[in-house]
Amino acid sequence: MATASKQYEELTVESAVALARTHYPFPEGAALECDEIGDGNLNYVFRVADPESGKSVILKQALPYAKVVGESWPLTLQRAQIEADALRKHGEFVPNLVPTVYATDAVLALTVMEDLSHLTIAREGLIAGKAYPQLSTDIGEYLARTLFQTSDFALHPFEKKELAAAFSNPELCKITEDLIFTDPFFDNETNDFEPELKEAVEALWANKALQLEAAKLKFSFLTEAEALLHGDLHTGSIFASDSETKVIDPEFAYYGPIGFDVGLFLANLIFQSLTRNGDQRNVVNSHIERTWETFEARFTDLWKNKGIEAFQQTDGYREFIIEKIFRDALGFAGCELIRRTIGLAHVKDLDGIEDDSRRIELKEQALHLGEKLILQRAEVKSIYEVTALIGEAE
Ligand SMILES: Nc1ncnc2c1ncn2[C@@H]1O[C@H](COP(=O)(O)OP(=O)(O)O)[C@@H](O)[C@H]1O
Ligand SMILES: CSC[C@H]1O[C@H](OP(=O)(O)O)[C@H](O)[C@@H]1O
Repeated sequence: MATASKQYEELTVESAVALARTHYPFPEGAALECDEIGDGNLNYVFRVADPESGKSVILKQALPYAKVVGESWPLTLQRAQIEADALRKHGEFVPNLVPTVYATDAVLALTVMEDLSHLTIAREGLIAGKAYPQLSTDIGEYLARTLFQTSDFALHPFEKKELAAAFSNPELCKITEDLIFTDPFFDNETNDFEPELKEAVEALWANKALQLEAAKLKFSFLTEAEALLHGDLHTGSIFASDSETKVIDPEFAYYGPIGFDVGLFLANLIFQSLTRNGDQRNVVNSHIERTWETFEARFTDLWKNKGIEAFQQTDGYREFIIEKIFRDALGFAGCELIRRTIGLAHVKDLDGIEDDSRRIELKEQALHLGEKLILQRAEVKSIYEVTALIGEAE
């Protein structure tokens, strides 16, 4: 007699509670409460809590399509496993900066993980004016440790290539290849922008030099398997408080160019910086500068103390690599600034500005800054020149 095999089904509040009891040690008979709290573009997120004991857990489930678009955009369920595996792999190097994964279920495309609801999503907090004093030091550490430790500078080439194969993530990479590196540079139907931006956008589409540099950056993303990236490191993928930082949502993880994670984070800080003035802007600009300073210092330290590369001591090699990462990061930051302004997926930092003329003005600044970072990435010599460029964007 054939036994019925388990099949994928979308979770409901009821089935989430039942699964939470199986995968998490709630007190027996606890009266569990459950809400779907997902606000991202792709997945369901259920929070299951026992008010009496104060215990709680998160169940994240991938849908067989992109939630933001609907069933017309099918998407692999495999991304749930990639995300859980990336959280665990990165957790080996920065256990304090990622949530603990308690369990996974490949058939249900489910990850059961630590509830971080005592923290706030950094994008929301920054928009509300929070300073998050630890944010850039923690993310600089996260970037250096996760990226160095999964690269050829730290791993035996067999282990690195095994990991690169395990984290092959073609469908999610294709989204990035389209939405970050292609569609915003052409008159594509996925783009989404206010009519007031038409002139600026048409100028961008007509800029041949920009297209060539975007093509080069896309080629880097397609071909340079340098380290296990988070793959979508924006401020909406970071939980924070004054003393704690946790990076979530690495479902776009794959082996790619190190500068991509660095650049995406910097770009999302740049959006926030553009919305602020005076001392408030300086708070964010200090985060931009400290992210790079911390990344560079920790990467250097790891290079010297954990590096296995035969050319590790060769004069100028470390400087060459760090300079490449910096240059790539600026280019990728430029692409993120452009795509989050006129592409399919926007950021609340700008879209949330109700005053139309102010919003359009800041979006134009974001576009110009994005173009500058892409075109001038070889000439910009330090992170302080980047923060200076933000001031010049006005
Ligand atoms: N570990 C967690 N603890 C608490 N809330 C979470 C956790 N993971 C996700 N969330 C909530 O769910 C939202 C969407 O999660 P996210 O992983 O970004 O989903 P998506 O992949 O759809 O973008 C987050 O903005 C956050 O509010
Ligand atoms: C159709 S996916 C669009 C966009 O959404 C992802 O972000 P998130 O899951 O964090 O909301 C990613 O940035 C994709 O480019």
